[in-house]
Amino acid sequence: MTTHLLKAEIHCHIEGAAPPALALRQAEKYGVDPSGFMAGDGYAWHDFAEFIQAYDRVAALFRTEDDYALLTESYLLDLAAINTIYSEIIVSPDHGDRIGLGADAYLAGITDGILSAREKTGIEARIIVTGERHFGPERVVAAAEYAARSHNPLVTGFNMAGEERMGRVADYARAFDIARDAGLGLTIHAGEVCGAFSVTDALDLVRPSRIGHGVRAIEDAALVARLAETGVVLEVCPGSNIALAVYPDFESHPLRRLREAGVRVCLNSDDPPFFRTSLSREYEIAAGVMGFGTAEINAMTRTALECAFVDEETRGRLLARFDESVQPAGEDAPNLR
Ligand SMILES: Nc1ncnc2[nH]cnc12
Ligand SMILES: [Zn+2]
Repeated sequence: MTTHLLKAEIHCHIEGAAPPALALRQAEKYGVDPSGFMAGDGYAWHDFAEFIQAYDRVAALFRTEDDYALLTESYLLDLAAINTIYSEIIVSPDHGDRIGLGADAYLAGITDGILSAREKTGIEARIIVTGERHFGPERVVAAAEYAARSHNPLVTGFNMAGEERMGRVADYARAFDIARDAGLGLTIHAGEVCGAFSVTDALDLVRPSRIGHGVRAIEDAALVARLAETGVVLEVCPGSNIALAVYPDFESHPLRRLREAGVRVCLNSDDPPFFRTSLSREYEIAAGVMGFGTAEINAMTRTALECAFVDEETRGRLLARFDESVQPAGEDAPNLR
């Protein structure tokens, strides 16, 4: 049982966290026919390309600052209810622009949601601005420029998500130069749909401290050794990888092999309702199906806090709270404060 463990997550896309019931209400509110991206009580897609399309269509159901505030607050309240103390939310100003809301109002709504969830529960959260690879290099550069000039103290990182098979990392490297120069933390989706070469490109050209997914690095032993040596963290999302058929089942997922090779890893939910998962399910699967013990799971949570895109004072506070909750090995008393 992992219910009582303190948790942290550094890889979840805000629109990807929209529960289907909320998406249906939004569709009704804006007179949108949901049949193209919903089936029964869930989202409908069959492969990665269709998932990305469904994601963009669900994103287009959130059209006001209040829509985004509600979505963000309710996701964070759910996380806090399962003892999550820290969350990084991946947001795409392009999605705000595409529905005519505008990036500023989009970010303002998400910020409001974070602040009110923090007020109610104490959960700490930060925003990672992302460019969407399938919108093309110019839009990704524009997202980086937007993040770089944002004076929002909650915006602390830059990412690139979307269709990994579009172009090569080199086409997008300038966006990361802009974000790096602005002092933002860097992470990039790589080694999810594409193989180990994509992770190597990301390390060489982006020089990130973290990689989104990165699990297909397992296909290249020298790359695994490089990850272990450099301490680059993989934001692993096992439920997403199984739902998207990157691996056929949890038994063949490389999380354990990566960890045993010394790669720093942590657990994340990515787009939970799209993959019929949740952060609590990811923790439960790590324990029950993948066979990780409590100390190993706590070590992954600690890794998420160690590499979080936060100032050192906040990191110290989060780590102190986390460490206090962890019982010495061998004791099985509840470790909730
Ligand atoms: N798993 C994923 N991979 C790439 N882009 C995404 N955007 C939302 N979820 C994603
Ligand atoms: Zn992702």
